[in-house]
Amino acid sequence: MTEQGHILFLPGDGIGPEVMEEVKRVAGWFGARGLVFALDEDLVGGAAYDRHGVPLAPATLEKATTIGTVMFGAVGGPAYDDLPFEKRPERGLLALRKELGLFANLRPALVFPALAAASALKPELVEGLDIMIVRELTGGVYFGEPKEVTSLPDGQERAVDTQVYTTSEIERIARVGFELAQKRSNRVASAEKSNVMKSGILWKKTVQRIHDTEFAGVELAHVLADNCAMQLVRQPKQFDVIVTDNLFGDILSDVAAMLTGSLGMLPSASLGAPDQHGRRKAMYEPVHGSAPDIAGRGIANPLACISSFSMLLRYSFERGAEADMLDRAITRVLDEGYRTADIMQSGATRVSTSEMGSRILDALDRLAA
Ligand SMILES: NC(=O)C1=CN([C@@H]2O[C@H](COP(=O)(O)OP(=O)(O)OC[C@H]3O[C@@H](n4cnc5c(N)ncnc54)[C@H](O)[C@@H]3O)[C@@H](O)[C@H]2O)C=CC1
Ligand SMILES: CC(C)CC(=O)C(=O)O
Ligand SMILES: [Mg+2]
Repeated sequence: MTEQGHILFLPGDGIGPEVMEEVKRVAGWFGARGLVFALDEDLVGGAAYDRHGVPLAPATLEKATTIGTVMFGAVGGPAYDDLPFEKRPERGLLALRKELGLFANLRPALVFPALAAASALKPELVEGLDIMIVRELTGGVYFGEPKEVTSLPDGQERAVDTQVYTTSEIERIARVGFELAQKRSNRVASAEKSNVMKSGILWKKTVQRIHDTEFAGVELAHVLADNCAMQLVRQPKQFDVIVTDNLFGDILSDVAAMLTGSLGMLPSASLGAPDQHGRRKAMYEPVHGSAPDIAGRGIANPLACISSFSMLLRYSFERGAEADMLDRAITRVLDEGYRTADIMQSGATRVSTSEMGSRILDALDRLAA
């Protein structure tokens, strides 16, 4: 059977491998029906450190670069918290993002009708919510130099992280936001801190210029990032696309996650720039981390990771029909009342990670019949 593409699975640590197992079953389901991918797998994060002494082995990075499409689980955990900074599992993830040039992180926050009551907010505030957070992913304070801790003569330590953005980094992420808004409801909110940060002033000015010169038909609002966090909780449906930097995007997307009911529901796609053939490197990962507090118990919600696979089908392989089908399977399973512990509601049926995977496969069977 002809392979339609090649995917590298990097399950990582904690609940990463648990939720990825369910994605592999979904990939197998599509494979049995003709959508066959060549599949590779490797270690990343703490698992890679245990084997190789580094969170991302050079051979793994090479594989990710050559294959170009990565399904990532999650990394990190208390066992690795005291490692030297560069050996920490999270550095493996950051290196992948940087080395693959994945500057655009799309984090949709969608409230499924069946889960409106599982949100931390009142159902009427979140019913029908559909936000797309567009987070800049390879610049800003997570990567800026200097990034160091030095010792001061008085015995104190001094830690420095550098928030830095260039015009072109802001321009390209702004374009991603505006282009997405044109396919949605034509509204962009750009979040920064132009009241206190130089990088915020450049961000606001650049986004405004890209708007005025290339996307004048899109409605643009500038919002201070702290106010944006507050507005997301106060009146989330005022937003459609939110474009923001690396740090603010990290925080705002965790806030948005709770609007949807659980961090276990939020997928993401991290995309690079298209090459001359229009192909872009990409990595798909749930927004959540390795959840050490529940790891190993088989209770993690695999839906964020499964939804990330749906984004992979859509964005890397132009398989919109199959992605739609998978999204419908998720909606159906939730409508039928199946819930992992994090989204459990009274009257619903509580299921484990693998049972949730089985329910998704069953819904796919019924949708395909
Ligand atoms: N992309 C990644 O690999 C990320 C890794 N991390 C790392 O993960 C470790 C834990 O970080 P935390 O701050 O605790 O964030 P976390 O996202 O791992 O967990 C936060 C809370 O959400 C719950 N949760 C997360 N995903 C869930 C799921 N699929 N189903 C059910 N409940 C879920 C957890 O049980 C926990 O109570 C740290 O080492 C951190 O650096 C954190 C965020 C992203
Ligand atoms: C490097 C990650 C652990 C940062 C993060 O929380 C995220 O990207 O969501
Ligand atoms: Mg985060």
